[in-house]
Amino acid sequence: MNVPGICAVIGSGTMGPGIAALLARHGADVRLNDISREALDRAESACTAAAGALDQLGTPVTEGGSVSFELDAAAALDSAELVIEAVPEEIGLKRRVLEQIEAAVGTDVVIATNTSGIPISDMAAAMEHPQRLIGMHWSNPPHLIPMIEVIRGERTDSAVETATVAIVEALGYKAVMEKEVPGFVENRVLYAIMRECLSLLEQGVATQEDIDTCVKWGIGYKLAVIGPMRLLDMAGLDIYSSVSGYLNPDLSDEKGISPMVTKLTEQNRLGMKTGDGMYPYAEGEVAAKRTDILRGLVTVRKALSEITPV
Ligand SMILES: NC(=O)C1=CN([C@@H]2O[C@H](COP(=O)(O)OP(=O)(O)OC[C@H]3O[C@@H](n4cnc5c(N)ncnc54)[C@H](O)[C@@H]3O)[C@@H](O)[C@H]2O)C=CC1
Ligand SMILES: Cc1ncc(C=O)c(C(=O)O)c1O
Repeated sequence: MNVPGICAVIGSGTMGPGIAALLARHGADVRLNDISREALDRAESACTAAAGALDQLGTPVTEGGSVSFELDAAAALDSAELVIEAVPEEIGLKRRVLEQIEAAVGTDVVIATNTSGIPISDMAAAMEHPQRLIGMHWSNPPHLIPMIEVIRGERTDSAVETATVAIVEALGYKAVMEKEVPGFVENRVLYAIMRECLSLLEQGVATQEDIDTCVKWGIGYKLAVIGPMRLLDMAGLDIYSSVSGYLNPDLSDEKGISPMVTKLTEQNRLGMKTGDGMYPYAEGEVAAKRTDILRGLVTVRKALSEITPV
């Protein structure tokens, strides 16, 4: 299975451009759609930056690929063989967009949603042909993180899952097939980590910088090589039993949103997108941080790929 010749990506914000750039790298004619002209204008430079990162990674170019930027959804969806939805994480909006997509493509076209964790069945409920909706959860940045969670809804055809896994693998990525639980695997683990880190920050146990240093070098570095299940065997399940016995009851069980994040959000301090969030950013610092992050991800992926082929 190759990457489909004509793909449409609906939603061109944080995720859409990187997804489009990777599909185009593999030879697809990609139509990137958004309701915002400004978003599409930003997307052009985002796609160029993503292509540059893929150059640094040494990802081969399959001839014939392209990205076009379409304000007209019908034009974006015309003759599409694969549609990836990447609009904001709001189920009502996603259902409306899925309805629009369904009306514009053939019943055999795979429709994938990049939802971070809304159960696929919940999104498919309003669809005329729910059997072709599948979860295709990319990780940010999508052109660099070579793992995509593939999640079936209750009514998703197995052939759609098979086709989606084949596309993921044709992109040179790992497909992780999962049952649909809210947040799937990646975000349940990530949000458990973030919940505990925010709790530690709110308690004054450590600063943002020290929490990031501890997690990057004590956990991220190790888990990139070992994986948590293997680490259990390495540490010893007896050790895990001893420690979790007293530690699990003490971990954060916050069921709501972190009070600190709520306060920052109310102040429109959203992070890099507003120049202030968990960290303040001086003039030009966001662009510099983004460049450093992309360079770091490329370097680490190259090193990791030498010991853990994607
Ligand atoms: N930001 C992240 O780190 C990740 C996000 N996701 C998921 O991907 C999806 C998109 O997330 P982001 O790219 O971060 O969102 P975003 O808010 O950055 O971008 C969404 C884009 O969709 C556009 N849009 C809104 N309504 C639309 C419509 N009816 N038709 C076409 N475009 C429309 C908006 O103008 C915006 O440009 C969400 O479901 C999110 O949970 C998944 C993985 C990572
Ligand atoms: C904070 C956060 N939330 C969701 C996702 C993915 O769905 C990510 C990510 O991919 O990195 C994230 O950082």
